[in-house]
Parts: sequence; structure tokens; C-alpha cells
Amino acid sequence: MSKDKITLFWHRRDLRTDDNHGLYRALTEKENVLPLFIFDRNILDELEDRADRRVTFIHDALSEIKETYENNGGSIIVKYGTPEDIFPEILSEYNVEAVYTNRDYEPYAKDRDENIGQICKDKNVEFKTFKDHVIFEKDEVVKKDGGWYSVFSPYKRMWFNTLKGNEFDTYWSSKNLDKLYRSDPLDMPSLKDMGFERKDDHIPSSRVDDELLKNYSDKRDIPSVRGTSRLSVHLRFGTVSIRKMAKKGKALSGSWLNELIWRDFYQMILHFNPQIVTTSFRPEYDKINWRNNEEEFEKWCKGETGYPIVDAGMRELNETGFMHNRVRMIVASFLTKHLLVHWTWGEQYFAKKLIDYELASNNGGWQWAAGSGCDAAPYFRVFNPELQTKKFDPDLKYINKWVPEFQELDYQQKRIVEHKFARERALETYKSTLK
Ligand SMILES: Cc1cc2nc3c(=O)[nH]c(=O)nc-3n(C[C@H](O)[C@H](O)[C@H](O)COP(=O)(O)OP(=O)(O)OC[C@H]3O[C@@H](n4cnc5c(N)ncnc54)[C@H](O)[C@@H]3O)c2cc1C
Repeated sequence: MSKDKITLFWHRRDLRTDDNHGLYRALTEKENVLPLFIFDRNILDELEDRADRRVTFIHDALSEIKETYENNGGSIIVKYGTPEDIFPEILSEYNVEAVYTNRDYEPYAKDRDENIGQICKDKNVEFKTFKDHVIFEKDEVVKKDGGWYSVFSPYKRMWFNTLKGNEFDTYWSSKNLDKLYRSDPLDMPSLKDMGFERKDDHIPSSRVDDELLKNYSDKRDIPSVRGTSRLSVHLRFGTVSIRKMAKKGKALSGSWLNELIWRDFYQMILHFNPQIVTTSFRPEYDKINWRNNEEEFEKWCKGETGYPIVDAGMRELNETGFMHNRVRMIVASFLTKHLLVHWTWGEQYFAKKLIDYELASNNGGWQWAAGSGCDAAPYFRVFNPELQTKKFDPDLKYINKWVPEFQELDYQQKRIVEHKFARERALETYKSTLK
């Protein structure tokens, strides 16, 4: 057993060594900082796909982090198991003075941190958490009476009013790596050790081009062009810093910054409303007479609805783990309105497939589309897939890429339901419950 007093820095959704708040605080407040990551079986055991692209992404990000730490004379403990099992082991193996980590606002994560905090407390180990994943968290942006906002526009106004000017400052964790606990390189489990296979994907760069941001508002809705940052996977796993990105957004593109504020907004909504993981933000929507037809759902999943823009989106998702935001809105509207399938089905399917899957934003996006969420599209707004195509894929480039057979007669005859009929059915069904 090592007798040196150490502080653990526990990485979770912050897989970077630069501008990492909790890591910076550990390195500047304590000596001998030993980083830690746990491949959490509570999460991994739920993944059906043994070649899940997110596990490869995390493994690669950790390998880079490990190299950085080892180049600076330290290393990182990487374990496979549940935090409840791993922590007691580490606390008895090392002389741990404190555990530092960045906050996570998902209900599972909050329970986990409470448990681990208690395990630490029982051993007289300090457990400290920091804000790193968002610009403003929890109740930092609230109404004058202390209540939280359920509508985005006033939230956004208050978000700007709350800025003091230092929110985007860098935490220079990477300049303090001399405070790492001196260690020989430590072992790290391979994907195979954990029962996973490698999934090689083209991961978008974690850098965003200034020109792209300057043109963002003009191009962001066109799925056939590279008009959005593709940073979602990096923001999800913290391989980029939200502070750096928000600073860029403020300087170069208000409309892009707006999207980062939506991200804060949905994290805040989830923090105050953990029940929305399984139930509608507006509970009356759960009483709608959903059709929930399994065969139709299956066709939607496979991209076989006969609506080219919907099928293109689903095929892009299945093949790459990504889907353009405009198309996410179209396929979500189609599932919840044309097919009258409860939004949780689609939300769960996205959760399985999206490389950038983020509970708060995914839930927010789905409930927005279904009309059941906070500040959602009204239920009577039913996207017309053809009009959406004319507007956002006028030269059919996106559709051609993912559904090359879309002009064949056979394909056109496969429409799962006619738009006009589906629209009226959706309106009647929603109306009869919501009055
Ligand atoms: C049904 C549905 C499900 C969604 N599920 C997710 C999800 O699981 N994970 C996820 O990160 N985003 C989700 N979004 C939001 C959005 O589609 C993606 O963030 C975006 O497509 C990612 O591409 P980008 O990085 O190029 O985004 P950009 O347009 O470049 O935006 C920059 C960043 O802002 C954030 N952002 C953008 N749009 C939104 C939004 N509407 N809500 C919250 N944050 C946003 C993301 O972090 C994104 O990377 C969902 C949207 C819908 C309609």
C-alpha cells in the first residue's frame, strides 16, 4: 500500500486535461493528484451493441489522456466495474485524502455521486465537485422569485444578464501537471477485456472553423452541407471545453451560442425535473391514445417509411451514429405525429444509436417534437416531410446520399401512411385528450 497522501481526480464526462475545472482545482489545491476513470458497468451492461461506438470513443480519449499524464510523470487509474465496488478498493489501496470531480446532472449520476460521497465521508475522505459541463448550472439562472424557467427566451435573456465576464475563463489544468502523483504507467483494460469490440468511425474534429461559425446561421439547416460544428460528441464527453466554445460563439456567431445556451437550458430543466426521463414534461401527453404500432416503429427505425427525408435521417443515424439537427426534428415529428408513437420509444432508439447521446438534450429534443415538453412546438404543428425537403434539401443531395433508390416507383409506393390522413389523425388524437 502506498503511504503517500494522494488526491483522486475522477474523470467522467470531462475527458480532457486542458481547461478542466475540477482537475485544475485538484492540481492547485492539493499535492499528488492521481486521476481515475471507471468504465461503469451500471451503464455499460445496458448497452446491447458490443461494438458501441461510444465505448471506442471513450477508450480512445482515455488513451490520449493517459499518454499526456505519463508524459508528465504521472498516470491514471482506469478500472472496469461499478463505482460502488471500485471506490472501496481504491480507498483501501491508496492513502486518499480527497476525491475531486466535475458535476453531472443526470439522475443516475446524482445518485451515484451521493453514494460515493457517502463512502468517502465514512472514510474521512473529502469529496468535492465542480461545475465544468455547462456555463450555468442548477439555479444559477432563475427568475427573480427563484423559480426556474420553463420557456427558453426569458431563460436566455437571464442567461446573458447573469454573465459577469469571467464565465469563459480558462482553468489552466494543463499547466499544473507537475502536481500529478509520480507513478509508473498503470494498466488500462482493453475493449476486449470489457467484452466490447472496436468500432472505427470517422470522428469529427474537436476544432471548429471560424468561417463555419460565421456562416452558421445561413447553413445550419441544410443537412447536405457541412454547416454545423459537429462538436456534439466532444461536448458530450468533454473532449472540448464548453467555456472555450462559448467564448468562440460569443465572438463569432450569436446563433451558434444560442444552441449552446439551449444545451445549458435542457441540463437545467433535467436538474429540476428528473421525472421527465420517463414521463412527459406536460403529463397530460402521456394520456394520449398513442398507437405504438411495433411494425411501423420497426420500419421507422430502419429508414423504411417511404418518406425519403425521414428514411435518409434514420439511415444516416444507423450508419454513422449522427443525424443532422433539422432531420432529427423531422424524424421525431414523423414518429410522434404521423405514426402516433410515444416519444419515449424514439428517445430510447436515439439513446442507443447516437454517438452524441446526451440525456438532457435528447429528452428535450424529443419532447419538443412531440409537443409534450417545456417550450415545445405546439401539437398542431405537424411537419410535412415534402415541404421540409423542398425547404432544406431542395436539390435532394442529402436524400440521394442516403436513399439512392428514392425515385424508383417501388420505393414511392411504400409510404407507410399518407401525409394528409396522418396529419388529421394526429390532430384529432392529440385534441381529444388535450382539449
Ligand atoms: C429529437 C432530437 C434529439 C436530440 N438529441 C441530442 C442528443 O442526444 N445530444 C445532443 O448533443 N444533442 C441532441 N439534439 C440537439 C442537436 O440536434 C444536436 O446537438 C446537433 O445536431 C449536434 O450537431 P452539431 O454538433 O453540429 O451542432 P451545432 O449546430 O454546431 O451546435 C453546437 C452545439 O450546441 C449544442 N446544441 C445544438 N442544438 C441543440 C439543441 N437543440 N439542444 C441542446 N443542445 C444543442 C450541441 O452541444 C452542439 O454540439 C437533439 C435534437 C433533437 C431534435
